[in-house]
Amino acid sequence: MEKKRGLLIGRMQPVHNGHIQVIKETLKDVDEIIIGIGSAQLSHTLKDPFTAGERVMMLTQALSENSIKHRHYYIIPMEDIQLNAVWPAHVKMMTPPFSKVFTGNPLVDRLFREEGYDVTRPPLFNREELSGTEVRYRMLHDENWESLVPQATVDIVSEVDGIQRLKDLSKKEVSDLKKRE
Ligand SMILES: Nc1ncnc2c1ncn2[C@@H]1O[C@H](COP(=O)(O)OP(=O)(O)OP(=O)(O)O)[C@@H](O)[C@H]1O
Ligand SMILES: NC(=O)c1ccc[n+]([C@@H]2O[C@H](COP(=O)(O)O)[C@@H](O)[C@H]2O)c1
Repeated sequence: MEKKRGLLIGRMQPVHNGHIQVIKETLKDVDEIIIGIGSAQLSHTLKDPFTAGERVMMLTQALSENSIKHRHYYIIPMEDIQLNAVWPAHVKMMTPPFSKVFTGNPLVDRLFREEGYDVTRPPLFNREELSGTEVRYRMLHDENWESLVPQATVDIVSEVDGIQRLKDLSKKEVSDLKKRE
């Protein structure tokens, strides 16, 4: 029987518990989920601190921690392109065939819907706390971020000295702003 595949794409800066929950939910609907690591070319900024490789590690280990089997997912880093209108074709070229798209991002929703895909907006879990923005804020301000992410993210952030990276980036961005004053 033909497999039903879905796409979920996100920057995952970093991987948090909301991502794991939504992956588990989508796997109730499809046989295989293609997880696109978005803006793969970006790293070392306050909004996008981690490299695509680091995000792949976080996700692979987090899925294993959650006993999600390899046969149920693909993890594919995706670089951004300048042309929104052809972006779905670019994504299609880089992934196994899929029929459904899961996204909370209105632009992603719009672009795939215009190409005729079945697009679903999965529910957001505990969005007050489970967002990359909140996790990065807490990392910078020495607040409890560890409870919002899988153990894999904690381990990899420690391995790559991620908290210090964010703090150094924050000093750099403040000093860049001061230069403009
Ligand atoms: N709390 C959540 N519950 C369910 N799904 C989520 C949650 N957070 C993110 N997602 C899903 O993951 C996709 C991509 O997430 P993304 O990496 O942009 O996370 P984010 O937390 O919104 O990041 P940021 O705050 O850095 O913009 C979203 O489109 C959404 O479908
Ligand atoms: N033209 C493009 O390259 C294009 C268009 C829409 C979304 N995207 C990417 O899709 C991802 C969507 O994820 P977020 O919901 O985390 O923003 C982002 O990495 C975003 O840059 C890229």
